[in-house]
Amino acid sequence: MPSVTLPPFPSDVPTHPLLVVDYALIKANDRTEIDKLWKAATEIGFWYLKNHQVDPNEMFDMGVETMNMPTSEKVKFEQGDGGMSHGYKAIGANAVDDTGALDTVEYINIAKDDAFAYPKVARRSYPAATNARMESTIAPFIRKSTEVNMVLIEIFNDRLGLPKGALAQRHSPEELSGSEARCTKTPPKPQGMSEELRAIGAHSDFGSMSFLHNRLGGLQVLVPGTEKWQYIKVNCIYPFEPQPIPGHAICNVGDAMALFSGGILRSNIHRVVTPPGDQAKHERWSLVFFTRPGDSIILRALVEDSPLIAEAVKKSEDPAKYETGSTSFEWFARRTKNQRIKNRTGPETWQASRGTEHQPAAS
Ligand SMILES: O=C(O)CCC(=O)C(=O)O
Ligand SMILES: [Fe+2]
Repeated sequence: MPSVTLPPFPSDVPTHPLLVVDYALIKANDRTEIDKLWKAATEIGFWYLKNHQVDPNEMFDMGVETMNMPTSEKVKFEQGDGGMSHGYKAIGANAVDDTGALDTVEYINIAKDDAFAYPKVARRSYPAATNARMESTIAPFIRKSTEVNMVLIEIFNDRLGLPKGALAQRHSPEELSGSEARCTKTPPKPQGMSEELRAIGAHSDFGSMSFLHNRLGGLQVLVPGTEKWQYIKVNCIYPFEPQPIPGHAICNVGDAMALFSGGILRSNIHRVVTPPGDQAKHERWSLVFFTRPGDSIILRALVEDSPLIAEAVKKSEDPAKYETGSTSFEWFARRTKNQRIKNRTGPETWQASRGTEHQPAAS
């Protein structure tokens, strides 16, 4: 990574506080910590995670090496417009809203299944700089991140009153899934531009659990019960402390867990905008690992398996939304495909990309 000192998150910009969950205590089955995780996952669906032992630095290096390849090379590995997420996404390939405004980021999505199958291809092939890190960097990162996400998913399984392994079986390592690592580069804000840019449009995450490492601000959440977008604080000392607050990653719940749980777990709407203050002058890098259900798993509330979930669906204003009739693969392909600008016919295309987002009026 270029060795520059990044400015801190400005102290005068309002932020939305998140609970800090200690992964080591979660693993030790600490009741108070599990209660804290549950509160975070059901109220805002986002939290900081510390003591997770996942070092993102080499993955950021992989991202830089991949993005430094010539565009002519990178586009050979583009996601395409058919609904596949794995691969390279060029700047401006996605809409950020229903007017068709373009996104400003490029990213590389590497399927867990490809990382584990390498040098065989499970889903698709990748640029040479990505391949060069597949075994040394990407597979170990995905293995560790999967472990963390699955520990959290198991905790939710128990708290939801589901039979042991009900959620684990929907995330089986034996089945292909949409699980993937994503490294995103956002260029600095162009000089002289005053307005805030939307780098990634408002969305809820498509899968089960997202595990995010950030170096600059820019991530915002739509605070439940308000129409207000607020930054999540990211405060790092570059290059030694790549986490939002030193050592802290950000975790959030995605649509699949919101659906399985009948809305008990919250898949909160979020977006990425220009980093605040002086941070806007710098390139922004972020790294996420998304755990998603197996391709064939139907996304629906597990009402037969848990009285708690059955009760939540019964009380919901719109119980039908918990029967999507869609497999994880279909849900994911629909959302990915309808964000692609080439598929846009009008505002309806953006609407067709939507998931379980709360407060859709604010999208
Ligand atoms: O870059 C970030 O901070 C968040 C990215 C994100 O929300 C996503 O890729 O789904
Ligand atoms: Fe996201």
